[in-house]
Formats: sequence, structure tokens, C-alpha cells
Amino acid sequence: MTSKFVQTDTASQYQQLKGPEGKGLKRTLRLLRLVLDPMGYMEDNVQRYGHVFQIGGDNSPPLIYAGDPKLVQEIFALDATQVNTGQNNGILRAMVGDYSILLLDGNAHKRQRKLLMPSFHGDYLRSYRQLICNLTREISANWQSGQSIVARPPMQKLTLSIMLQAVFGLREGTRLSQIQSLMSLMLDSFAYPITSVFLFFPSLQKDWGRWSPWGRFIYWREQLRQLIYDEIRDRRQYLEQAGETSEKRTDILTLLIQARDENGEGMSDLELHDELITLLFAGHETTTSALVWILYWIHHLPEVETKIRSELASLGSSPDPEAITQLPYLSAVCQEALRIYPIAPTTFPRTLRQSMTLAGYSFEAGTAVMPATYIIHHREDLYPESKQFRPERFLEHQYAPHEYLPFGGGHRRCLGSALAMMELKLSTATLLQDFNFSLSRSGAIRPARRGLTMAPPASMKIRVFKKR
Ligand code: HEM
Repeated sequence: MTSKFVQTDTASQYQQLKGPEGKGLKRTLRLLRLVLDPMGYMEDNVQRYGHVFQIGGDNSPPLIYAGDPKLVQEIFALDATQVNTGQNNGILRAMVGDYSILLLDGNAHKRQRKLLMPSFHGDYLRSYRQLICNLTREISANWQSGQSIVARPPMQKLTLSIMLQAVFGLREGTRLSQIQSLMSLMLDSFAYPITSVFLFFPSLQKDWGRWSPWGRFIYWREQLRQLIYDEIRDRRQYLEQAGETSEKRTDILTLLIQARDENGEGMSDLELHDELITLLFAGHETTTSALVWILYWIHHLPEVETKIRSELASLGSSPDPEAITQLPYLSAVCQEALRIYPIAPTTFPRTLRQSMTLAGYSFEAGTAVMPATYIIHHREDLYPESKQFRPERFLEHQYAPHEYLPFGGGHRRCLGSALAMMELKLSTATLLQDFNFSLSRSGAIRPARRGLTMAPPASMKIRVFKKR
């Protein structure tokens, strides 16, 4: 493919950016490969074209996979006046709605981010610590010693409960369990690589009634929408009636209802609905997959289990959650799990609003540039023996934001990264305190497509043994 998008760096070497070619059926097959095996797709293209390559660029605007840290650094430095990001996330609209932060750009995005951000900081996050440990114990309370379980469903139930109680501040009740089961049904619609194809091919998104796959998804989505509106209405009423005398609630729904922008404006019900759904979707699928990977790695590699258990033991029999979150090896295990198989193999693509040169590459306006997380995470110059799971690399070296990017970066960086890391550490530690585990099958496993993310295979099983 001849490209207008050229690298103009060292000694005026004039290297054209290349990438896979082909239209029609070839293009569809390429997209299918990208959906079903994005990591293999990226590895093949890196071998053929190098760490930075492009797709499209003839009839469609080019999309650049950026596996060069310097280029990623410059992409992350771009702000909303220079790039549009939300406009590329239309694929998520069916899930999250028009007002979701994921779909917004410019000032609208800035405003939503400002309103959402405080809910994910410091004191508020700290108030969820004990809740996370308690919910982990609740989920595992009925496990029988020697029982073999499919790992994902209980982890999904756990992260969903954390989100519903932390994000919505929902307590036990019918609405909680209804939302819980609808969310699971909707997400399970895209649980397998082949069913995930619905998300990537809009032509398949046809509502032919409740017995068709897409029709069923829409039906569940409408039910969920109603439940969320009911919760928003009840919470507004409660806060109005209780006024100053209300107990200080720290859940994110309450904080969002009370949040005001610089003009003193709060969020409308529509905005609240779309942001809550966004947080639920963005926040619990991703964390579930990460948690299952962590359990896998700890029990796939005996030396990792030995080290992590001895670090935990150093805190005594009932460790303080704060101390758990500070443990270096536990943190490194979580970081390494997100490095080797990032849940999102790339960040969101950013479309350049004007022509520009970044890290020596010249791009025309309209080009989409996309930090390729998986490619960066497997560069041998940054991560020697990158296919090996070696948490120590995070103890020996501090990686820059453009070298380690499981949560993306710049002005679109994941809002929930601190909450996610806290959940991963506290849930893992709590499970290891109460149980020993072994994998039901000892071989290596590869990530599989699950909706928009990459996850451990849905069938992965673990055997649980009660410690006390
Ligand atoms: C292990 C868990 C998670 C992973 C791997 C993850 C990953 C990501 C990634 C890669 C992005 C795109 C960033 C970019 O393009 O630069 C993102 C965005 C986002 N994430 Fe997460 N995420 C996780 C958990 C969470 C949680 C727990 C929440 C909230 C409760 C959350 C909320 C969001 C939101 C709201 C955005 C959009 C930010 C924006 O567009 O400004 N995520 N996440």
C-alpha cells in the first residue's frame, strides 16, 4: 500500500508507513481476524511492517497502530482541541447511550470528566476498601473444599456487586438483584468470540424480536434502563427530603447527583443514566477478566504463589486493607497480569483534527492514531523475555506512562484505574487468605475475545480448598 503518511525522522530517511492491504472480502476477513485474534493480528503485522503500521488509508481514513513509545508519548500529550476520540467509539453506543463520557469529545467530554473525577479519588476510594473485602468473603462463603468451579462467574458476580454497591450505593433488595441479573445476561450475550462479532458488524444488529440475539439484547437493555431511572428518581427524592440531615453517603450516584459544573449545573437524568451504565460496563467486565488472570498466573507458576503468600503472611492473620494495598509483590503481580495480556489490547483511537508531525511521523488531518498497548507491552527492549510472566520487572524498574499503558493515557486515561487496582489487590489477598487454589488444567492459556475486551477463556476452572 502506498501511503501519504510518512516518517521523516533520522537523516531524512523517508520511510513509508505500510500495513495490510486489500478491499472487499479481504478487508472483511482482516476485520474478522482482528475481532477473533487481535494479538496474533498485531504480532503478524509487527513482523511484516514494524512497530508502527497502518490499516485503511485508501478509501477510508487511515488508522495507525502505534507501537513506538515515543509516538505514544506524543499521542498522550494531545488534548481535546487536537484530537477527537469519542466519535470513534460509536460501537459502544448501543450499550452506553449518547451521553456517555466514552462517546463525548471537546468541552462536553471535559465537563463530564470533571464531574466524574472526584468520585474516584482518595477518601472516597478508601471508603470502599472494607466493602470489597466483605463482598469477596460473601461470594466465596459457600465454596466447598475440593470443589472445582468455573472461575469467571463468581468473579463477575463479585466485581458487579462492588460496582453496584460502590457506584450506586445499592443495598440488598429486589432492584439490586434485578440489575445484577440483567447486566450479567447482557454481557453474556457477547461472552464468546463468535457472539462478540455482533458488536463489530453493525449490519448484524437487527432487532427481529426477543428471540433474535440482538432483539434480546435490546429488550434487556430497556428493562435495565427503566430500573436505573427508578433508582435515580428515588435517590433524588431521598436526598431532597433528607437534606442536610441525611447520613453522609459516599456512593458515586449520590456524588454525581450532587456534583455541579462551573456554571452551577448538575447532570440531567439522561446524563446520569448514561454515565452510570458506562461505569458499570467499563468497570466490571474489565476488572473481572483481570482478577481471573491474576488467579491463573498465581496458580500456574508455583514460585509466584510462594512469594505472594509469604508477603501476605508478613501482615499477620487479619491484615489491614490499607497495608494490603501497599504490598509491593502483590502490586507487581497485578501490574504484570495487565501487561502480559492487557484487557484492552489498544487504547481508544484518536482522530487528528489537524495535520501534524508526531515523533517524526507526519500525519494528515483525519488520521486516527491508536496506542497499541499489546505491542508496546511486548517490546523486548522494554520488557526482555516479554512472553514470560515476571512480576519482578515492576520491582526493578519504574515504567513511564507511554511504556506501560493498561489503562490508556492522556486526557482519556481510564477514570477507574485506582479503583480497579484496589479491587484487584484486596480481592486477590482476601481469596488467598481464606483458600488454597489449584488450576483444574495445568497448561498455558491464551486470551479470548469477550465483547470489546480480551479475557481468559470462559471455561477456565479452579479447584478451591478451604484454609480454615
Ligand atoms: C482492570 C480494569 C480496567 C481496565 C484494564 C481499564 C482500561 C481502560 C482503557 C484502556 C481505557 C481507554 C483509555 C484511553 O483510550 O486512553 C479506559 C477508559 C475508561 N475507563 Fe477503564 N479500565 C478498567 C477499569 C475501570 C473501572 C473500574 C472504571 C469505573 C468504575 C472504568 C471507567 C472508565 C471510563 C469512564 C473510561 C473513559 C474515560 C474517558 O473517555 O475520558 N474503568 N479504561
